[in-house]
Amino acid sequence: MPEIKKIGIITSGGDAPGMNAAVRAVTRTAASKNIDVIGFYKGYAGILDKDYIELTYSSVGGIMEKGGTILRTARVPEFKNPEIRAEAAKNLRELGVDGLVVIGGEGSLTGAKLLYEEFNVPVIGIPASIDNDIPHTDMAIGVDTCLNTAVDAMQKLKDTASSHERAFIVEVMGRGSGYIALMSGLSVGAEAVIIPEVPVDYNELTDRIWQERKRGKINCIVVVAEGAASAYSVARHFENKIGYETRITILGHIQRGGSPTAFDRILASRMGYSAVNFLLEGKFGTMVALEKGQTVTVPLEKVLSEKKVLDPQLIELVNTLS
Ligand SMILES: Nc1ncnc2c1ncn2[C@@H]1O[C@H](COP(=O)(O)OP(=O)(O)OP(=O)(O)O)[C@@H](O)[C@H]1O
Ligand SMILES: O=P(O)(O)OC[C@H]1O[C@](O)(CO)[C@@H](O)[C@@H]1O
Ligand SMILES: [Mg+2]
Repeated sequence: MPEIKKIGIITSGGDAPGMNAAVRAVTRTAASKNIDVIGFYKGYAGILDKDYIELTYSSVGGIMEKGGTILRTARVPEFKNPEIRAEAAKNLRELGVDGLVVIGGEGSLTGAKLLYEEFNVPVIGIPASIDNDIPHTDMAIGVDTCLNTAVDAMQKLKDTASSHERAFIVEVMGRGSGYIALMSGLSVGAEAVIIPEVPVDYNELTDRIWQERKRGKINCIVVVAEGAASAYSVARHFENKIGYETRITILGHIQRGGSPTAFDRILASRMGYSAVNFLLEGKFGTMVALEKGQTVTVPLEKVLSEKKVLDPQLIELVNTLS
């Protein structure tokens, strides 16, 4: 078993509610084993700039319920350059970091995988991205909170939609994945969900909404994932064709903020705790995943060689119920 004396943590990519709970769990688990912990600021930028803070059992008190990330985060495009990654690996060695926990989405985990493969940095990843686009884990940290935020907003839009007999086109996040759109649409009983994974037939869709309107329906919620189309372009297809006056709402970055739900706090705590234990078992170059209710490790190589596919049964379910 490798001896680990100092663990470094970063939060990287888009922030996700629950990242703080993961930072707390890693720190406290490490502290319980007399391992020092440092948190680098702003993802990979903090490693490159040696900009970090020492984290202790007590310094991470009271952060679990906070949205965002106390370590802050960043997108650092230059990390795609191997010479820059070499600098990061050198800095980590100089600082005596013998275990690096990377908390972030699939982009951040790609950076972690390369640090491990190219420079033997002992990394472990924790999946955290509201997009839920990371393969081999049932859930990523932040997804549940994001969905609850989106559903809360849509439920309010449904109220005003009914009062005014209007249609709302609600654009949600998801650059490459329709997960947020599909699951929030399912949760509010949306009339349609437009996602990058499934081509949309606007003639069929507008006709269906028009028929429902004629039968007496008084509201219509259409959820669109940003990666599929913009709400404005969807609205252009709807103009004068669905029997409703239409309004557009882009939920935007409120989906990334807020105090994490109990689910995200628990998931982040479990994953943070497991990350330290897996590092101590020498399971470097892996990601902590939630599989059938258990935290397990999956090699980053395997995680990142695939694209997460939306469950076709869920798509069928939404189509059936809408
Ligand atoms: N191919 C890559 N090689 C090396 N580093 C990468 C690569 N892709 C991303 N990264 C690093 O990870 C950072 C975050 O990636 P990205 O912006 O894709 O977000 P993410 O981690 O996928 O999170 P989210 O999608 O939730 O916003 C990048 O800014 C970069 O520093
Ligand atoms: O505005 P930013 O921080 O670049 O992030 C936007 C992107 O990040 C994500 O929210 C994931 O965190 C994507 O769904 C979205 O496209
Ligand atoms: Mg991503």
